[in-house]
Amino acid sequence: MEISGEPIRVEALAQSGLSQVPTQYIQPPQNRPICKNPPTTTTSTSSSSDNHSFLDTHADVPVIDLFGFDPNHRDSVRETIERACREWGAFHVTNHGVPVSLLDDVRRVGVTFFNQCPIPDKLQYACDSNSAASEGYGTKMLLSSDQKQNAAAQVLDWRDYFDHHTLPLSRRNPSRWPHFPSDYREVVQKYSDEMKVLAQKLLGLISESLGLPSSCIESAVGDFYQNITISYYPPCPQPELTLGLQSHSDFGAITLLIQDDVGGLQVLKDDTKWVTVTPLSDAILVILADQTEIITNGKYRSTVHRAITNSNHPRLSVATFHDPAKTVKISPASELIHESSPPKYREVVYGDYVLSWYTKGPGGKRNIERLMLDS
Ligand SMILES: O=C(O)CCC(=O)C(=O)O
Ligand SMILES: [Fe+2]
Repeated sequence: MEISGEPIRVEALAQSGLSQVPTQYIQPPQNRPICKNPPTTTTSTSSSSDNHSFLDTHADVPVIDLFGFDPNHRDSVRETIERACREWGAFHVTNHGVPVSLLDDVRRVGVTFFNQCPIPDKLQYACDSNSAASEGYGTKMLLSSDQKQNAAAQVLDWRDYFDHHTLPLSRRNPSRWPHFPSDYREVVQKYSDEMKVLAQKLLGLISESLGLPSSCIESAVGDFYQNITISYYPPCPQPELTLGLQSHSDFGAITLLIQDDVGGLQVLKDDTKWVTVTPLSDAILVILADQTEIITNGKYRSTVHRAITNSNHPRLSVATFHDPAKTVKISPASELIHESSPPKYREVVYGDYVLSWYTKGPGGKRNIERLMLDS
């Protein structure tokens, strides 16, 4: 759906007052948000597709108090992290050392830009819709011919976003980011720096929780390539048919996410249950991504997640992705490989992994599944 080469932003559709979403936004039945409780006889499936999954309204991701990384609490925090990584691959952290006022500032500048800047003004920052992960204001990227063969990938997300290239500093050019509100660029830069430090500390704890040296995962990833994506989900007239963001795992190493109080993020637990993440304004959600799964040789798995929509309130989230450079080769950490624990994943050049993700489309975890040696 395009006007003169520029894809229509979801916000423009929402503002047009339509009562039914255009067909391109309608998910196939098996991918639609689930409003039902568990079936009485649950047949567990090892498949990560959305089939056979149900909504678990009682569960929620763990909340872990980091005690400001106080060394006196390190042993117990490490144990809690180990369990959260093993059982969930996603967890909230509090007392993380990032000022809560900065989390509020990022939400404020994001919501101000999306709510108060007219679409034509936003379009001055339009990303290149022909190139994957280009910086700027966008909506779902154009599909490659390969992706078009994948039915789920043909469906558009009910989402607009602004993607910022923030690290390494050579990629950071705040003049390409919104000039409104006036402190937008300053806030996003500060936030980027704080997220980098937090990601490093968390990868240290996660490495230790597997008995690895603190630096293990971070050195395998190398200098972070960090992107910050502010996602904006306008109210949707038919939330039962659509997804704000389709089911996927993030392809980098670790994602740090904050959201507003509307809610809509769901994580897939044990390949079968969708669990809605309760928004916590002072917490940061940690999401393990695919490269961490490879480096830990599958001891910790990346988490499949998605965003649902609602008909009343626009929703905002801010995801900060920490990825390897495209040239970095990722493979299971040698410390975790023994005769009784052979490598479960093929080595991959990170750039090739990303290319395949963008070519084939997300689709749950099918990208990482292609690297598994026993699949
Ligand atoms: O909006 C959300 O809560 C999820 C965003 C997300 O998963 C992503 O940008 O990769
Ligand atoms: Fe994600």
